[in-house]
Amino acid sequence: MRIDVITIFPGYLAPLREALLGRAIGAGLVDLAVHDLRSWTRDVHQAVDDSPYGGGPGMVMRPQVWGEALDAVLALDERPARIVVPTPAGRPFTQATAQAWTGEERLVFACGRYEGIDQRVVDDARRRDLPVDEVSIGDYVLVGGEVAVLVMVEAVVRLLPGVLGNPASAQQDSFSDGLLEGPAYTRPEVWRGLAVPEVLRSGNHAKIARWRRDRALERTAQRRPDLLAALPEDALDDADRAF
Ligand SMILES: Nc1cc(-c2cccs2)n[nH]1
Repeated sequence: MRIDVITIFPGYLAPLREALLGRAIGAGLVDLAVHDLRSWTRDVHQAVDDSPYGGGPGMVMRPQVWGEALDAVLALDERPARIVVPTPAGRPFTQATAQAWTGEERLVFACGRYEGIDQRVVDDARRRDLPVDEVSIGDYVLVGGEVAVLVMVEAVVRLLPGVLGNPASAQQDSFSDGLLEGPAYTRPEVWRGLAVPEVLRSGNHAKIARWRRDRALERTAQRRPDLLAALPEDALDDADRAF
């Protein structure tokens, strides 16, 4: 997978070259290219935004600069790309989104200000039949899209084959079965007087699986009843319902 990020703060994306993601890049599982939006400005001030039509606070990012930047970056590689624009006004980015994007050959992230990029940039891309997703990583407002890109790239790349040491852990993620993950424990057996739940040391794998499923159901019911309500009909078996 090739990932391109267009931003006025290239340094913000440096963490993508650390740790797990850095190793994925090193292993050739991911190609990452970060581009400075100002490279496509033509004025001495390298202006990337301007006042909003209709008035109001803040600045909006200029269509000319973004249009030239996206065209140039898309032209760098012939692989078909999905353009992703982080925005608080976007569709929710979820584990399902991350899973779906693992099938993309290329993702091009456009990092804007929270007042937004001139809407005609997205409209122009869509009318050229380029896939464009405007996505939100949560119901809170950031200053720019860079942090959202760090979140989304990590969520997607960790799912790519060969990135995680143990592929099973991606399968057992929270959300992968629609439930939150339950509590986890490791040594020592007792820590500050708190013992690891007995069942986890029983070696009885059926009982352990049941206990873990019950803890996941319990936590999901307590913290995210919306997820429980959204489960498909056949997701819960009789033992689950008994819980
Ligand atoms: N979910 C979300 C996205 C954002 C921003 C994207 C671009 C600028 S601010 N805030 N919150």
